[in-house]
Amino acid sequence: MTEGMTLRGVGRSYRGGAGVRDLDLEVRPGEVHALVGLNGAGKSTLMKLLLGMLRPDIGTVSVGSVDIRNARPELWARVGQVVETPLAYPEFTVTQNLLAAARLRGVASAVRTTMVDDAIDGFRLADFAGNRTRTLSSGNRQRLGLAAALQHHPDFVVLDEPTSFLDPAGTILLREILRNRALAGAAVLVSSHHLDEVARIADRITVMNAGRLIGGLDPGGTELERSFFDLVLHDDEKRGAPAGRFA
Ligand SMILES: Nc1ncnc2c1ncn2[C@@H]1O[C@H](COP(=O)(O)OP(=O)(O)OP(=O)(O)O)[C@@H](O)[C@H]1O
Repeated sequence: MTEGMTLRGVGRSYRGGAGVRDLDLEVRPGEVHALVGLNGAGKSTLMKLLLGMLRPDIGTVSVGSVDIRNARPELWARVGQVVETPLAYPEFTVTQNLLAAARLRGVASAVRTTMVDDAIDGFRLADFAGNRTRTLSSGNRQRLGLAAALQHHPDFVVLDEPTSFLDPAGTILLREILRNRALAGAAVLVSSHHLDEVARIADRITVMNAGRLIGGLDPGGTELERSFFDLVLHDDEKRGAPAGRFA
């Protein structure tokens, strides 16, 4: 079993003042961990810090017990991520994009084709395999991005809003794929706005508000939405934030 992904005392400010601070988070191997928060809470920023796409002003980020400042390409090859627009060349077909992603991740050429065929099958992309990516619907483009991120069976998975364009069938499919990844020992972090969906997939739920982690929710609990807003409102009151932003 490999180590998970960790943030310790991490902070990062953007010019203009927004950002994240005091982030302590552990995504353990074998768990699907969900990050929930309102728009602008800092979820994408946290994920970018975890992936080395942003440098922290303070604190330490580790993936698989390696401080990411010392991470080598072999470690990043064990990561699967979709944060912001998935990497996909618009003029490449679905198959060509998946082959390119596999190559970038250092997958051996002998197994690349089989792996891509499995991903096309697994993400139900067979009907579009020969189509240029620019002609795909938003949902199928998202499936392609997820397939490219997950086809090499990464040990560390970070997905920002992975179901935003998926239809119900795609959402169920992704849920099964992520559960299987976690069962195989991967550490999985996903962000979402959909509490009911998160409850069905996550082992742990962490709530983010105004750039900080403010508590957890029980995925098996009833009244998830109410517990979420209670946490956020309580935090807003503590911070003296202006009232009425949910009106
Ligand atoms: N490049 C940037 N420059 C300046 N401010 C930024 C930048 N990126 C994000 N921010 C600000 O940082 C805060 C956190 O943004 P972030 O995108 O991490 O939130 P989020 O929780 O992912 O939001 P959403 O759910 O809307 O995607 C916001 O106030 C946002 O405006």
